[in-house]
Amino acid sequence: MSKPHLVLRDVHRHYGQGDKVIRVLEAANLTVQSGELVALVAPSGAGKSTLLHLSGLLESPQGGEIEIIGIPTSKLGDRGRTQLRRSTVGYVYQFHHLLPEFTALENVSMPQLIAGVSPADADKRSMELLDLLGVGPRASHRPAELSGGEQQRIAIARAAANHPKVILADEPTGNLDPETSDIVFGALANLIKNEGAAALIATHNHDLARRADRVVTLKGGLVVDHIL
Ligand SMILES: Nc1ncnc2c1ncn2[C@@H]1O[C@H](COP(=O)(O)OP(=O)(O)OP(=O)(O)O)[C@@H](O)[C@H]1O
Repeated sequence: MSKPHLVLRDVHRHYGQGDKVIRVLEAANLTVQSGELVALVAPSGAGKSTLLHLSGLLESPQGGEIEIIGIPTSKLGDRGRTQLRRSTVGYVYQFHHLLPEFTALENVSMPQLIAGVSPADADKRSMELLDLLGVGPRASHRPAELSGGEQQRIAIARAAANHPKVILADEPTGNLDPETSDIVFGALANLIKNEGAAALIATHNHDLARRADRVVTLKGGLVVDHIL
């Protein structure tokens, strides 16, 4: 059986010191398999962004282990973490952060070119992703010429460009109306299945969360299964 793409084992994360300490995660455990979409639903301040940042190696826990594609990360230095993050993790934010002066296609090709992919191969991969996400006909448009839902689907394509094993999304539809949210979430779910990535998606939208393979929440510093 293939190894899970993302594993958090007894992860601790707190902020501050002394009587001002905020214990966000205490012995948190989570496993996300290849092709599995896990929705993370929890109240504001519960630690959703913290969990995503830790999973994406943007922050380090004070205790526990985070494994990406079976590689333990607690003993990696900054360089090793950055390399592993760049080669295995794709991040989608609430706001797309697309580069305004570049077309949709160029925005998706950019991370591939930085990773050393040839321009022809990068454009081919970008077009495949844009088609998969239903925005192929918008490839030559700049972000300002696209709707919010289209911009977000381009951002998802960009996050998936370098074949990430783990896709992390922090409120990816938080800025969109319900109908557009539905389209964007569906496109993201389709992409995750197609690419066989492991996905952890924080969302306040329970209707969307129900479409995930599994829903989890944060309680008392633990990750627990959640029935909506
Ligand atoms: N760098 C930091 N320094 C101190 N406290 C922090 C830091 N980052 C997060 N926190 C605190 O940790 C807790 C969890 O924050 P986090 O942003 O992970 O929550 P969240 O569930 O994503 O919230 P929201 O839904 O509002 O974005 C909060 O109480 C927050 O104030």
